[in-house]
Amino acid sequence: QCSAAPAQTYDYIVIGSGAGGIPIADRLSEAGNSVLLLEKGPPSSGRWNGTMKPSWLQGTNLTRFDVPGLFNQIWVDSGGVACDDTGVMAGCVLGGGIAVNSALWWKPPSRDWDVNFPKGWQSADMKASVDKVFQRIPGTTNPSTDGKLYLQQGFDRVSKGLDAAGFKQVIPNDHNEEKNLTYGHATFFIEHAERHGPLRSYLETAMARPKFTLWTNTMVKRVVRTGGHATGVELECKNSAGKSGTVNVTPGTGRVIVSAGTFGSAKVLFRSGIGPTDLLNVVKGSSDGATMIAQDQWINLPVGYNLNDHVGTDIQISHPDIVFYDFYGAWSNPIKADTDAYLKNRTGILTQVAPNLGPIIWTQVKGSDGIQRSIQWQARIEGRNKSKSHPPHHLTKTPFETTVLTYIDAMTITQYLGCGTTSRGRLDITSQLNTRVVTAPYLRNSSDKDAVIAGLDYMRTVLSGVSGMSWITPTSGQTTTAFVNSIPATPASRGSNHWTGSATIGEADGRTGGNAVVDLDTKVYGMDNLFVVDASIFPGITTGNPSAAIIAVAERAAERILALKAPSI
Ligand SMILES: Cc1cc2nc3c(=O)[nH]c(=O)nc-3n(C[C@H](O)[C@H](O)[C@H](O)COP(=O)(O)OP(=O)(O)OC[C@H]3O[C@@H](n4cnc5c(N)ncnc54)[C@H](O)[C@@H]3O)c2cc1C
Repeated sequence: QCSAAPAQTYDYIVIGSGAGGIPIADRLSEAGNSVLLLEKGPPSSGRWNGTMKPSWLQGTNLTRFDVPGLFNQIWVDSGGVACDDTGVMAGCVLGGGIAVNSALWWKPPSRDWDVNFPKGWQSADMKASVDKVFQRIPGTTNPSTDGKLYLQQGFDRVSKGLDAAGFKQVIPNDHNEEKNLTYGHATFFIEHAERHGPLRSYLETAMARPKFTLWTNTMVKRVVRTGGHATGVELECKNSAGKSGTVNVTPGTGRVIVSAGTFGSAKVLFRSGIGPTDLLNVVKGSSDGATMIAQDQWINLPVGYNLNDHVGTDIQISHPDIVFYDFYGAWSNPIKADTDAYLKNRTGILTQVAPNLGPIIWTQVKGSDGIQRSIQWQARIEGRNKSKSHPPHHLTKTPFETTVLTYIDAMTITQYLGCGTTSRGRLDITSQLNTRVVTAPYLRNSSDKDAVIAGLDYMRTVLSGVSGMSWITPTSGQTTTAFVNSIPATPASRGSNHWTGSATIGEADGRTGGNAVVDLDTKVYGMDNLFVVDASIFPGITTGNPSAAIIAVAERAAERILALKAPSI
């Protein structure tokens, strides 16, 4: 049932419960503040009263979000889970992306900070924050409680080729600086064979404190502000639950933290009259117009610019030894021995993240502009047997699936071009108040494109050394350049779901021509108590999947925000 927000005020209101939101809410609460965490989506993990599950999980406290072998379900049935207002895949449930993602978990190498971030956020500044994250969420390469890894034939065959080419196998998070010519097992934030991460660490400590409050199914429409001072947020209840009305921060000293994700935070800012004038005019012309903050109060900042994502390029190989496991079938028609092993002992293939990720490989390529670029290669076994009853239309949301359907012995390896890229895009907002990619950030200059091609050329040589393998794509007669050119530079074809950058952190105040939306304390320029803490503040992309880095940023931001004096009133 939807209900009106009570009149109580909070020292901090945090908007969004994703990788950024949960950790910062916990740290602010740990410091003794009253904290309200607002999430527009429903509960996800069974731990927090989530209910979405296949029949074989009925009667347990587990949901689809908890069991690693079901993580693929996001690509089959994303209704009520994926955001419906972003135009790209993102999780809109309790936990955001860290409830729906593949739980890949990487300690960032120093260059992720040093190449991308401003002063105060370099690797030396971030070390303590990264350490805190990995103390609370160590991650594992062996999710099954019996310590075994299942169906590793793909990993084994490919790693032989890598060894022959001189690559070194490492335990990735013990050797996080070694990101060139290395490989290892996929590392996940899984514990006791269940999704762990912020939902099982930061959120648990926060929820145990009396002054911490969580409202799910509660969306923030806008930040209510008087000039540069936020007084509260306006709410809309969702899914016939949650709260509506306005909730205020503690008068004078209270603060609002926007952690709604790269698309969600931009939207909250636009609707609060913060952003480029062209987009604020779109909001003004929308259903928001009549109640939007007056134009003379608008703050002109480059929200939505500097959009980034890993550039994804898929290659596919096949090998007679590779074993495909039907993780999609695990939802509706599971193998009883596998569900039994999972439910009784937390062992077996369903403890592994679908569709059996690994090896993960790292290389580096210097672009023609002299900038070193990091590449992460992510292998998965998602070949489909056409004789099984899972029609391809189930997969329409997956960008890379279509060509692999007939191969059950296929391994798809995605090349992620990351840290060091210089192409950037832009997101905007429509008159229906949906955010969307208006300029895709992929391969917008020759240095990024050349790096993708050079990286692929090299990997083609390396993998051709794997005995018994055959190429599916690129075909052996195709040049790498022709192959790369054949894949559109669009989110549908290149997207990696690792969006960053719409509210960039930096010293160059965006109100006066700079590129930054928030200052070095993550405070929005022109505001005295409004902050952004999530993937949107990243100036550039990480080497690997970004969630650990986002949580480290939340740790650092908490430290800086707590050290700031309240504005004088
Ligand atoms: C399918 C998929 C797979 C991925 N795989 C991996 C992986 O394996 N490893 C990895 O490290 N990263 C992965 N990622 C990326 C990672 O999950 C994201 O980068 C990360 O979650 C982003 O964190 P965030 O805090 O910026 O935003 P999010 O985690 O997206 O959180 C934002 C939250 O804010 C809520 N929200 C939005 N607007 C409002 C509003 N107005 N009011 C209230 N609440 C609001 C949303 O519902 C959401 O819960 C994946 C992402 C996806 C989508």
